Amino acid sequence: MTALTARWVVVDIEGTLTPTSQVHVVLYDYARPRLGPWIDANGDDPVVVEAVAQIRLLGELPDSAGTPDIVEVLHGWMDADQKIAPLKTLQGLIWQRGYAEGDLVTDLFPDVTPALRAWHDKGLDLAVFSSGSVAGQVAAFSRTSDGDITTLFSQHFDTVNAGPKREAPSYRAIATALNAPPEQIVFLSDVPAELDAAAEDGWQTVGLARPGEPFGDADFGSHLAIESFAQITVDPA
Ligand SMILES: CSCCC(=O)C(=O)COP(=O)(O)O
Ligand SMILES: [Mg+2]
Repeated sequence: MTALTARWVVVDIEGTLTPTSQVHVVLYDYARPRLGPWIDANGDDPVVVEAVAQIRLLGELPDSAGTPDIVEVLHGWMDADQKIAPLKTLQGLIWQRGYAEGDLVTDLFPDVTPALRAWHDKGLDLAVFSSGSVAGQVAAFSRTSDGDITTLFSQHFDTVNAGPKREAPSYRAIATALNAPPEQIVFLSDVPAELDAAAEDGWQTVGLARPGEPFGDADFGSHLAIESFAQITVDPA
């Protein structure tokens, strides 16, 4: 057991709170057939208009490209697990509807909710930093294997309001938004490159080496590495 002290605990989602398959299989399979119909049905939503414009630009599509061409680009990004902002925006909207309609439930690792509740009850503040859009994050926590856990989190960050997860300036932006010195923030993630970026900004870091997950055997270098949230305690600074 390793004891840490901090003011904020910031958590990644995929591979940290949920099995990777929850995102790559359950959520991606739900979004895939719904992207085209969503774009066509919500063509007057400014968020969708902006996302489609970004996809045209990043996918180098000609002006004549229609929804099937846009969907082909989106499916290509999903197949390569490229977490590109306009894709994450559209996925988030689709998942928001899916959770609201009772189609989706987020499968959390069993050690997650007890630890988050314990830290929250001790007075620590909790936040999320994920490639999934803020709208998708909030929806995902509204229906989980442990019920609605949205009230545990007081802040949400994604690649739009913070920046790319593998770049130190994103962590600087989050620390500024949290009004906290970086050494008072603990970041938990399964991806060593994300931990490197957070540590570069002075954050405390904890790697999730969960058995059977893609980064279960990864080299976490100088970062503390654990298999379960039950292996650390975090107390208010
Ligand atoms: C509804 S949240 C889904 C999370 C997601 O879309 C994703 O890509 C996970 O990325 P993370 O940065 O949490 O590893
Ligand atoms: Mg992750």
